[in-house]
Amino acid sequence: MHGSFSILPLRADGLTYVIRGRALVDNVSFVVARGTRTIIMGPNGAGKSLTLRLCHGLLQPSSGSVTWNGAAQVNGRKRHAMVFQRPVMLRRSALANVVHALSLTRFSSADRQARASEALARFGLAELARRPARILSGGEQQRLAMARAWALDPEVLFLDEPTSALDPAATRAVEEMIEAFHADGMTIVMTTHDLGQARRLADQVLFLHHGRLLEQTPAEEFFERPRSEAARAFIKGELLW
Ligand SMILES: Nc1ncnc2c1ncn2[C@@H]1O[C@H](COP(=O)(O)OP(=O)(O)OP(=O)(O)O)[C@@H](O)[C@H]1O
Repeated sequence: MHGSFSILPLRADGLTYVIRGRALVDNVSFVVARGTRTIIMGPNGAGKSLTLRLCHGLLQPSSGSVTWNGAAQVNGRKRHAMVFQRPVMLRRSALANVVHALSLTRFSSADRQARASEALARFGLAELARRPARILSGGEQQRLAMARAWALDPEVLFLDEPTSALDPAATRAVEEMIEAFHADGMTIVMTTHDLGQARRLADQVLFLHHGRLLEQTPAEEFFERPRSEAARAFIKGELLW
């Protein structure tokens, strides 16, 4: 995919995000290694989404840093992409939405159409190509958003609650796409509320509570022997906030 040059590891060092005197993300440090799947978990309002946005560069930290293989910024085109809970689609066809996303990438204008078609075909969406993206079902739109992200050929994909608005069938389809991305060598960093999904997908878990990182733990160990009392309660479904 990207040859030997990598933007990984991703390293968050003392990452802090303060609004009106409140540290919503509080001195969070972790490492994401190449080719891994990291699931960020924690109760509502823990700071999961903010942490993803800080890593993706949508927000600037109040203090601390995000570095990519030792550098503050990724040079050249962005090598990380993000998929949100509710995808934003332009008022044009499914295919044109993917082509448009490719307009700021290394793909030449001649290649964009082919790359977009390849992305739809790869994930079983070819028959939706000509349909207006905004009239697709929620599940179809999210799969399209995932295919659009894949088309960008990112090394790292951030996913913010990508299945929380979906039914079980669409959730399964999105999980299969995540597995395919991972098999392609993509590094995944994702938030979810779904413990079953985290068990199915995670290599490591980052557990946040009140903006603080309480655990960075291999997934199996997190579910079998959580270190913190808060994580134990969370796994039992007893910690919602
Ligand atoms: N722009 C903002 N201004 C003020 N508070 C904010 C802002 N953005 C987020 N917050 C607050 O920061 C906290 C963490 O938000 P975040 O969206 O990261 O939580 P989360 O862990 O993703 O929660 P959930 O699981 O409910 O989506 C929440 O209490 C939220 O209300």
